[in-house]
Amino acid sequence: MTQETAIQDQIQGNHCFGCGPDNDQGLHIKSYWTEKDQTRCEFFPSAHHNAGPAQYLNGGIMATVIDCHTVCTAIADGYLQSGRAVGSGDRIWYATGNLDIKYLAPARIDTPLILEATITERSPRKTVLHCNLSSDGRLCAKAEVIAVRVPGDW
Ligand SMILES: CCCCCCCCCC(=O)SCCNC(=O)CCNC(=O)[C@H](O)C(C)(C)COP(=O)(O)OP(=O)(O)OC[C@H]1O[C@@H](n2cnc3c(N)ncnc32)[C@H](O)[C@@H]1OP(=O)(O)O
Repeated sequence: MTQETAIQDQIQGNHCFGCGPDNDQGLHIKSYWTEKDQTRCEFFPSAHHNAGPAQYLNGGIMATVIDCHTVCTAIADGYLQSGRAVGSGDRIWYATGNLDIKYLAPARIDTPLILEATITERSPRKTVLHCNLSSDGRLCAKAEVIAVRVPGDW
C-alpha cells in the first residue's frame, strides 16, 4: 500500500507549523502510507534546528514532527474510514489530545529522520497511534499519541 501524493498535499487549508503546506516558515513534513494502518515520513533537519550541542537535533522539533506525522495519519484514516478520498467533502480534522514521548538517543542534525507510525486503536472520537523516530539506523524516540476528532471549523 503506497501512494505518490503525500497526505499533507491532499488536505486543503493547513497552516500548521509542522505539516502545513500553507505555512511559508513551517517544516513541511510529508507522510505516506506504507501498509494498512502504517505511515512513514522522512524529514531532513535544517542547521538551525539544533539542541544545545550543534551536532544534535532539538527535542521540540522531534516532538513536532512526531505530532504532525501521527495526527495527519489520523486525519487521513478518518477520511478512509468514512469511505472518502482524503481531503474530499466536509473537512475532517483531528487535534493532539496527548503526546507521550520518550527520548532514547540523540539524533544528529545532519542526518535524515525516519518516522514510522502505526494506528493501534480507533473509535469514532479518537485515534491512538504509536510512532518510532529513527536516525542513522538508531531508534532515537518513541511516542504514543492520542488524536481527538474536532469539528471541521476548529
Ligand atoms: C488539515 C489539518 C491538518 C492539521 C494537522 C495538525 C497536526 C498538529 C496537531 C496539533 O498540534 S493540534 C494543537 C494541539 N492540540 C490542542 O490544542 C488540543 C487542545 N485540546 C482540545 O481542544 C480538547 O481538549 C480536545 C479536542 C483534545 C478534546 O476535547 P473534547 O471535549 O472534544 O473531547 P471529549 O471529552 O469529547 O473526548 C473524546 C475522546 O477523546 C479522549 N480525549 C479527550 N481529550 C483527551 C486528552 N487530552 N488526552 C487523551 N484522550 C483524550 C476522551 O477520553 C474520549 O475518548 P473516548 O471516545 O474513548 O471516550
